Amino acid sequence: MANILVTGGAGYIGSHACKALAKAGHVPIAYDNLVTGWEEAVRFGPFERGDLHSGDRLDEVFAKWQPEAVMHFAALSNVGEASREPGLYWRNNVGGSMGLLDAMAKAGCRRIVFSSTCATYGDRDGVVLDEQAGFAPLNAYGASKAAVEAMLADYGRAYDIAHVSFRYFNVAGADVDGEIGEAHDPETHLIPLALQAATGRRGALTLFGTDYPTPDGTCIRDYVHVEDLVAAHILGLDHLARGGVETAFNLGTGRGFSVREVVSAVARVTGLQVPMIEGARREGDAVALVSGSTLAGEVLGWQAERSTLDAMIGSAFAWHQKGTVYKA
Ligand SMILES: NC(=O)c1ccc[n+]([C@@H]2O[C@H](COP(=O)([O-])OP(=O)(O)OC[C@H]3O[C@@H](n4cnc5c(N)ncnc54)[C@H](O)[C@@H]3O)[C@@H](O)[C@H]2O)c1
Ligand SMILES: O=c1ccn([C@@H]2O[C@H](COP(=O)(O)OP(=O)(O)O[C@H]3O[C@H](CO)[C@H](O)[C@H](O)[C@H]3O)[C@@H](O)[C@H]2O)c(=O)[nH]1
Repeated sequence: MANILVTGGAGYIGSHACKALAKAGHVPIAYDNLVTGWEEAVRFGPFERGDLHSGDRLDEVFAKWQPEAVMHFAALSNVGEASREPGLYWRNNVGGSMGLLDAMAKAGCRRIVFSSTCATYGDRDGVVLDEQAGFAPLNAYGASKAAVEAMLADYGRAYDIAHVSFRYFNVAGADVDGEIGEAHDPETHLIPLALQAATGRRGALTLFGTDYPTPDGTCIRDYVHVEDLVAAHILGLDHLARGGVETAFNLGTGRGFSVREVVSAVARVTGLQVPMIEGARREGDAVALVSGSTLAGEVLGWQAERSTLDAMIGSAFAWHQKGTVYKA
């Protein structure tokens, strides 16, 4: 049983990580400034409100809880916004991570699991997206995550901080118990938006580009269930504890679905029509992002057990049916 500091613990993925950590016998301490998160999502351990940029607040929290490791989810992660306002992303994601690593170095905390992204790879037609593919981000969001991976290597060497970066593909779904889920406001992700359109909570879903060089003209993504994703993080902590040498892992299923395929699956799983209109491409979007790696399986023993479209959409739908508003 260990204290684990979870930055972004009030957010979508961070709150699921807190639940998984508590189930595994750890104490997850959520550190979050609530810029996009919800205090009501912090249910599985203590909440420490604070910003990554506040060194004093971080020092206080490290001194109070003496965490054995950090899971670092706190970031801004909206591709469209990152293309319009790159400074926000460099400041918050890169500057914020530097503040966190400085505080870790000061406190002698020596392990960190970091939320990276497949957006670091960019559009790489014909290149297998495994951990060796190299970075070519198309937007400031992907660039900010690639920069933090480089920062982790430098801080790791200087302060003996063991680190692992998980490069997520598209995360979807909700807690199987329906206790927590994705509740972004405004929402930008495809599956929750399609669910809101299907249930009349918003107007028609806009397909961002229907002229891409893919079989049906829409972008292809690799969707992974949030429960599978956070399970990998627990394995990542074990990997660090036993001195594992690998520092980056893709987390995806290796199977891609187009936007139209996802929307059809939402209609099938919910039994509802998804009203949609065809729109322009969204700036910063890659044509296709599908993992080409099995490293997490080989090294960590990780399997994406729940990551079918049906399970992801079904759990997200159950959560959406509850109203998607947190109640303490
Ligand atoms: N959702 C996905 O498909 C996806 C894919 C790849 C990577 N990621 C990464 O996973 C992580 C979590 O994503 P999410 O979907 O849960 O997002 P989220 O917005 O729900 O959660 C992020 C949390 O971080 C907090 N935060 C942001 N900046 C902060 C700061 N400066 N100080 C303190 N707290 C701060 C927010 O309030 C929020 O609670 C992010 O790092 C994101 O880049 C997500
Ligand atoms: O209203 C919408 C919303 C999305 N899409 C499309 O659906 C696909 C998935 O879009 P999301 O916004 O759900 O997810 P992204 O692929 O943009 O981004 C996700 O994956 C990225 C990596 O590609 C980042 O890591 C990011 O944090 C994470 O949200 C994209 O082709 C997008 O253009 C639409 O057509 N209409």
